Amino acid sequence: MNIKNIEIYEGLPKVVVSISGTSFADIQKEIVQVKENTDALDIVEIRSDAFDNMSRSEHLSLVNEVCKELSGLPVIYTYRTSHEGGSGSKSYAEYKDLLTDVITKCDIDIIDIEFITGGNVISDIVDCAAEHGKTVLLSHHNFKETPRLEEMQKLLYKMHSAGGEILKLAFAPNDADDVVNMLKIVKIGKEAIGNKVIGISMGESGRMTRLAGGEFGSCMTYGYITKNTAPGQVHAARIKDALKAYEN
Ligand SMILES: O=C1C[C@@](O)(C(=O)O)C[C@@H](O)[C@@H]1O
Repeated sequence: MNIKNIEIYEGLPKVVVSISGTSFADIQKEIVQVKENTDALDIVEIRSDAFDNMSRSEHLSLVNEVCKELSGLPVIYTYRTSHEGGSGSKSYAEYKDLLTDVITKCDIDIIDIEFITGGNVISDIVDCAAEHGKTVLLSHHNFKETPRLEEMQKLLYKMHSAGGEILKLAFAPNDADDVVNMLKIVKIGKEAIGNKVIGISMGESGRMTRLAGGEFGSCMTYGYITKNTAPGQVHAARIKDALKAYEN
């Protein structure tokens, strides 16, 4: 899948950095940082839960401003709810309303939809994204623990059947086995459905999934330029550097 000249499923995993400022001024600064560090990243994620207190029209125009300023880069739109480690507090109905508004009115490329938290509204959002040519990234996070391997496998297949083009699992590991299982589930996913999976073990002990996950089939890895949006993230330039070891 090619988005803005980036082959998402081929070669090294693509480095995603988040824009997570809470104000227009903060986000302007982040845009400058992204522009100055384009060698260290491939994709930008807008973490819109950070500016949840803006009006809808300010929200949509800020998203479009980022898309315009960074028009050469694929843009993922993410509204991360408090159920999955973010600061968003919208109800299911409000979540659906926001995401469908963004899909229909903004120039984003990929929409991150929370598979579990989205509940029964996700199929409507998935259909809306398909209608408007946006790529669906279904995600699920747990900041406390990593489910058993069989559970993760079932979850991944359900996410795939629900219309996820890219599937992301981000779980906190409690021991080294959890990290190994995360790499295993990425490999299982790759064998079953291709390089469409992103597997992240959050926290310091899971860092290797961010650096070496591509060897097992992770198609993207999340890092930071200005400030991290999850535990265990590594600076994007350091990720790019580490990935050189896997270049053919
Ligand atoms: O889902 C993810 C992954 C992430 O939680 C991480 O662990 O790097 C960071 C988030 O910004 C992003 O939406």
